[in-house]
Amino acid sequence: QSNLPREFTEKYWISRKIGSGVCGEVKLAFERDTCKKVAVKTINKKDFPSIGTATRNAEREIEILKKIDHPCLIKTEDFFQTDESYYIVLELMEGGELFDRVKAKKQLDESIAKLYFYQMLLAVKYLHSQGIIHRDLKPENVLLASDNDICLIKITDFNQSKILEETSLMRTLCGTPTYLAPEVFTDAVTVGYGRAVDCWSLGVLLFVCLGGYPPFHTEGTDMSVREQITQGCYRFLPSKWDCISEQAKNLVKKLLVVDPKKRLTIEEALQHPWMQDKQMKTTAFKIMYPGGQAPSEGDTPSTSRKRPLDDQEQPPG
Ligand SMILES: N=C(N)N/N=C1\CCCc2cc(NC(=O)c3cc4cccc([N+](=O)[O-])c4[nH]3)ccc21
Repeated sequence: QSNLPREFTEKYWISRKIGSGVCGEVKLAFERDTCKKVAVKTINKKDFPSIGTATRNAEREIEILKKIDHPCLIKTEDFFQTDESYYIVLELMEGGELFDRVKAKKQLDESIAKLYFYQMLLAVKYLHSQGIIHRDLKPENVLLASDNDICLIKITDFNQSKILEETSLMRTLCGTPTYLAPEVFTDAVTVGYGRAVDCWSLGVLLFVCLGGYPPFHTEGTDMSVREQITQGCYRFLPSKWDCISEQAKNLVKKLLVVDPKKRLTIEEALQHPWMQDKQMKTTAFKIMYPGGQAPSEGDTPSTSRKRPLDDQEQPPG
């Protein structure tokens, strides 16, 4: 702690380690003036992919952390940095990582998994509406606000995330294609499915929450994990999945689709029968907007490519 910035230690009293993230650690801290409990995530600058991009990557992530504003996305309260590290002050998420909760419970009750998954869908829908792709959605990056089963979840760690910007291809396709080669058009059809990677990861996350084990793994098969993924080869082990509804399995199946064009979008997942659960949504909105200040349904534009919502159809909440 010796090298902590002075203005940081003047404002906060650092206590014990509460999470041991792969890159850096999370500590409990108290804001001296208010005695408010906070979490402090230390990110070692040397942990970023390569020195050259390190600071740019870190600055991009910090730009994202400052810009995002959704009840199910981590909120940062303060920033400090030294030559070697960033210190990010965050709201405390006393339930810890979803990874540890699933491990402790073996499998989540279907109703709890649905409540958490609904919040994840809304959080990722918001990210996509801001042109941000997370690209590293996993149980370690989903935090729980408390030890209760019914609780708010927040997605974190935007280290791998990507901000969608206007591309030269977009500008090219707007111009007159007099001299444009055919492959520019044929290659262009796959562009814009970057968001679909988050839908796949959400499918894996849902599988792990419901089944208690990952769909693509090393033991019990001679296929590499890479082959299992590229062939979409996974099993619903009867011992784990017999007690789970067909609708839940159906949603997993429609997210773990190898072809990104055929994979469910966030909007379509929100429309899936398993998500049409008024009681769950009421509970979700109560924990997401405790003051009751829920935004109107239509405030986040739909981001899926397949079918633009016709005007009378409201995007799902
Ligand atoms: N790697 C990167 N470039 N960006 N990562 C980031 C971006 C900054 C926010 C961020 C926060 C976390 N994690 C927590 O906050 C957290 C974990 C945890 C475990 C137990 C209890 C509590 N708690 O009681 O609070 C916990 N809070 C992990 C990664 C990142």
